[in-house]
Amino acid sequence: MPKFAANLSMMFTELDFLDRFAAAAEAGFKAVEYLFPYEWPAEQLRARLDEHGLTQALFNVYAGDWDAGERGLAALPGRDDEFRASITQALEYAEALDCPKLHLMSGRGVDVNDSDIRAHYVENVRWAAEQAAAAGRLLVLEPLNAYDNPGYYVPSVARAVELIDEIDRDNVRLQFDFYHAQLTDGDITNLLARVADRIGHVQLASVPARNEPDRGELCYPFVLEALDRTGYDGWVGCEYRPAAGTTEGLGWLDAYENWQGER
Ligand SMILES: O=C(O)C(=O)[C@@H](O)CO
Ligand SMILES: [Mg+2]
Repeated sequence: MPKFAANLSMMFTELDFLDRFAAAAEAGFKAVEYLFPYEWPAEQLRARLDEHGLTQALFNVYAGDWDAGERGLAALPGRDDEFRASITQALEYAEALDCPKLHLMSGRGVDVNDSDIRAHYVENVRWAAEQAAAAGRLLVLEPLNAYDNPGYYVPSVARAVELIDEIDRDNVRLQFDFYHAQLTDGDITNLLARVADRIGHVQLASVPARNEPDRGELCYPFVLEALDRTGYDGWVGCEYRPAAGTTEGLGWLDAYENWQGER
């Protein structure tokens, strides 16, 4: 049975960010993930983790001006200084938070078929991978669906795997978010089996509404059993928008355990 991490960028948003750690622990989570730590000193975040006995499962490398729609720098021409500084910054936070994995976003709005863009992206990710390897960290690359993120440079699992193969670094792996993967590639359990050996991190949400995983077009008890069969034993990030309150929506966890128990 998977180990679930609370995604504090989407869950417990009824509370101020720093108060979400306590709420996640109170709800029984042992790990958290979220988009970006950089607004807060690393020591302050470390203190919240320690105070509540939480593990930091993942966070993202700085991804440009998020509110202006930027979603990463790695594939963008002319942003190399910023890109390299973002890797240094992320690795410093990873050390302080004892976080093993970083989500490295590629960017949007560049031509996915341009060979120069591709060579530059591959070179940037290889550079970042070297820095991350020296610090003992894993980089994960996540395909994002085009409904939410039109023009994203990594728009499908198939494309992510192709790029990961070309990058060819042991510490660069796939972030398999079931929500995106169902929208981009579909055929979800066959897809999962095909790419299992590339996976570095997993996330979930219902499809298509991105709510609790007890609704929508994916049957998660079945899907997570398939995940177990792959041998993945890392955290599964609950990256969903609660439909009507985070705590009120957590019943799916008990129901999931019972569903397993009754089989
Ligand atoms: O949106 C997602 O899915 C994520 O995992 C974020 O890190 C990036 O948008
Ligand atoms: Mg995700």
